[in-house]
Order: sequence, then structure tokens, then C-alpha cells
Amino acid sequence: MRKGILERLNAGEVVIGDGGYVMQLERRGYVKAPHFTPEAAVEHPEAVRQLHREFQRAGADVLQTLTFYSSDEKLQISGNVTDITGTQINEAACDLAREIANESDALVAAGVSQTPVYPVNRNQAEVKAIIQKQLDVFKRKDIDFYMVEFFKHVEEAVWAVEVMKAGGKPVGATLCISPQGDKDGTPPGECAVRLVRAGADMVGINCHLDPLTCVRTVKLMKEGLEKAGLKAHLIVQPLGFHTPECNHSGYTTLAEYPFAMEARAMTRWDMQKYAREAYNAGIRYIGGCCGFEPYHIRALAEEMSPERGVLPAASDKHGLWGAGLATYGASFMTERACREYWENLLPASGRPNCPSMSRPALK
Ligand code: MET
Ligand SMILES: [Zn+2]
Repeated sequence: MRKGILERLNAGEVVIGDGGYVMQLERRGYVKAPHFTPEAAVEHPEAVRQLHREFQRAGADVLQTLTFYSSDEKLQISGNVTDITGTQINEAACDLAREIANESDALVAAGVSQTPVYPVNRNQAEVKAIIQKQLDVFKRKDIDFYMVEFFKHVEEAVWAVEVMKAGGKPVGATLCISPQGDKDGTPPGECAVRLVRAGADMVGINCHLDPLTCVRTVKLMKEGLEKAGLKAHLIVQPLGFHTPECNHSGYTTLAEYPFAMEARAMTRWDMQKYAREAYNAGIRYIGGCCGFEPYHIRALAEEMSPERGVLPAASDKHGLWGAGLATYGASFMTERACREYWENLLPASGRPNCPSMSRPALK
């Protein structure tokens, strides 16, 4: 019997999350921007299996189902597929995550995200009906816990938590908001309180902003919970990109989004710094979102290896802080086999005319 998510967190364990699926699968040719719907679960199951397996090998303790935006309403707006239903995608995605999770002791988290009806009419019954339809599938499948993620408005996230809570499994809830609060101006602390009062067992932040900004936002959530005398586990699953100039609006407002984000990619060493900051902030569920590749997850697992007492399988091909480089026969390489080298390096972009913050390409 594998230990459940709350059992692990209640025991003080550090749980490593997985990384971004839809953005990574877009790059690999299986997901279409700008809607990023997850029909790949039905169309290209082998691509989804492979990415699950890579995150797991990199140290992820949780595999999230590829169910981002998988409602019929969103599929219809996207125009990406006409012959595949949200239910078919949700079923296939649950089976794929379970199949790969069973290759280790990873847990399966089934996720729901913001609905297309909320921005139109903020209709609670319509939002809940969409989420309920996804939950109906999840309940028929072997799922360990639920993740309510990528909500810009705490109000909609609260409705989603209320629906998912009835599924009888632990619920995590992460908003894609900044330290300034949600889209309605609700401060992070108050957002956290509302999510926990609605039934969330774990709360935090995912996507939209760089790791250290997301950690700051989770800290504000934690303070809000403490003031209200509430307890919940904390989650952070940020972008794998540097976003210094959009710390309130989110990465979709960057000129480079979504097809020229590469120069902003974080290194594995940036990720180690992030994992340590998250841990020091009291966050114990530490993962990633868009821009996170398997090697970024491995970096989180390596940074947390003293606390976790274990290294992921993928570290066999790495070695802590570049230790694997020590076997090379020349000093220019062997002197890089240490923490000091990588921790102090300022990597260049290699682009002479590339500013550190973007300028809009169009006026
Ligand atoms: N869990 C989802 C994914 O990684 C979150 C996407 S956020 C745009 O695909
Ligand atoms: Zn994301």
C-alpha cells in the first residue's frame, strides 16, 4: 500500500511534484497553443506516457493527470478537436498516469482548472457542472488525490474545491496569482483562508510567475492562514522561467509568450536555489509547472536529497553539483565538478542584442 499524500505531508516528508505537461508537449508536437487542450491523452498516449515516466525518473512523487482544460466547453472553444470528448480525455489521462505511477510508489493527482464560463458570467452552477463532470470520471478511476489548479479568481477555485471535496479524497488548491492577490484583488492570505474553509487540505500557487515570486506568494498565504488560526499544507509549482518584469500580470503578457520563451529558461542550479527557498519557507510540496522539464525536477530532488534521504533514478546520470564531471581528463572540465562553480556562474544568453527584459515585438 502506498502512503497517501496527507500521510506523507503529515509525517513532515518533502513531496516532489512533477513539471509542466501541456507546454512541454506543445514543444514536442502533441499539444496546440494557444488553448493547450490535452487531447494528446487520446491521440498520442505514448507521448504522455513518456513524459510521465521522465518526471517520475527525475524524482516526482506525484504524477498529475493530463486533464488541464479537458472540458467539452473548452475543447469546443479551442477548435482543436471535434471528435474527442472531455470525458474520453479525462478517462485516458487517468489511466496513463496510473499506469506509469505504478512503476514506482508515485501518487496520481487528477487536476481540474479554470473553466471558460466563469469569465463570461461567473455562474456558480455552470462552473460547478463542468467540474462535476470531470470529477465523475475521476471517481471511476484509481486516483489518489485531487488538484484544483490554475485559477486566477479565488471565487471560482472555491467552487471547484467544493465540488472536488465531495469526491472523498484529499484536495490541493493552487492559484495562478501574484503577491498582489487574485484578479479581483483578494490578497493571497485571504485567498488561502477561503480555500481552506472550502475544504482544501493543501493550498498554494502554480504557474504564471517565476519560482521565487511564487514562493513569496505562498508565504503570504501561510501568514493569512496563521492569522486565521487555520492549518493546511503548502504547495508551490511555479514556472520554469525568469519573469522579472511581469510579476503581477503573469507570463502570458510577455512578448515572448508562448513561442520564444527559451532565453528565460531556468538552469538546474536556479532550481536548486528555488527548492531550498521553498523548503525554508515551510513549503513541503515542491514541484513545477510550465517550463519545467524533467531535469528541473531532478534538480529539486537533488537539492532536497539530504532531507529526503534518497536520490532519484535520473541522478545516476548526473551526480550532485556536477560531480559527474570529475572523471574528465582535463582540468577545464574537472574544475567544474563542484558546487562553487555552478552556484556562482552567471549564464549568458549568447544573444548580443537580447535585453534582459523583453520589449514588445509589435506596437
Ligand atoms: N498541470 C498542468 C500541466 O502541467 C498545468 C498547466 S498550467 C497552464 O499541464
Ligand atoms: Zn503552467
